[in-house]
Amino acid sequence: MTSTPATIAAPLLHLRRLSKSYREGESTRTIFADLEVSIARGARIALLGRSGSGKSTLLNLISGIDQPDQGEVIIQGTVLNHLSEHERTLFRRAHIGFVFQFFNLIPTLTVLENLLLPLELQGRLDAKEKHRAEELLGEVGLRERASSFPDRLSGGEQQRIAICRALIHRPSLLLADEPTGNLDGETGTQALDLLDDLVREHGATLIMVTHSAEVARRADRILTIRDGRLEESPP
Ligand SMILES: Nc1ncnc2c1ncn2[C@@H]1O[C@H](COP(=O)(O)OP(=O)(O)OP(=O)(O)O)[C@@H](O)[C@H]1O
Repeated sequence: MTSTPATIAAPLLHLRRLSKSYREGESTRTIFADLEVSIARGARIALLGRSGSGKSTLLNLISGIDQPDQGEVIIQGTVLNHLSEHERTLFRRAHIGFVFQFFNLIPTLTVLENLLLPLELQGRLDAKEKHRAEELLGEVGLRERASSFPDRLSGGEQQRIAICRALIHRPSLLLADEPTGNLDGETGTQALDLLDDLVREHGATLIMVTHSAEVARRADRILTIRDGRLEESPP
């Protein structure tokens, strides 16, 4: 990965004094306290941390699926946690894409229908977008699988579709939770290459949870959650 160009300096995402804890019976478990970070538009971030450190919790706060106890998640100037749940859902559909470890394709929809889903949910599906999606399928070598159901595809093929689906509606922010965690080395590398290419092409900002030092080395910045704080280390 090359570093983020200096001209793209405006922060896409700002986490301001973010705190989150969970109640367990009588006690309270603090996951984050006063977390603070700015992420530039177009940056690629690797998010590390031991199991249970709060990586998925942080992605859920950034996407507005979960709410912080205190602090703010600001994406492109919108304070996400000041919106209603319905407004957060609409914001998420329009501006955020997701890639998961287990692909999360919908088994009852074909490959093409899965790919088109983010556009359909926004009422943006027309002939032009459908044509673009078919072309994208061709670019990732899966055009002839458009009518197949996901369970007919290999893990690597499913993740390629999931990566395309995550970016089909041109989100400004892509959240990836261990996207190579369920793929073998070479297939994982191919998925990461595709992710890099599409993120670059779309100018999206990427936040990727990973346990792999090799995956983290591709990023512009490496952030590690440790004891409820974010630590930065050089890539
Ligand atoms: N709804 C919840 N209620 C109570 N505790 C929770 C809840 N969700 C998460 N936790 C706790 O918060 C901590 C952080 O969980 P999280 O899933 O964010 O960790 P993680 O870093 O993503 O872990 P892993 O790498 O194992 O996926 C864990 O101890 C988890 O048990």
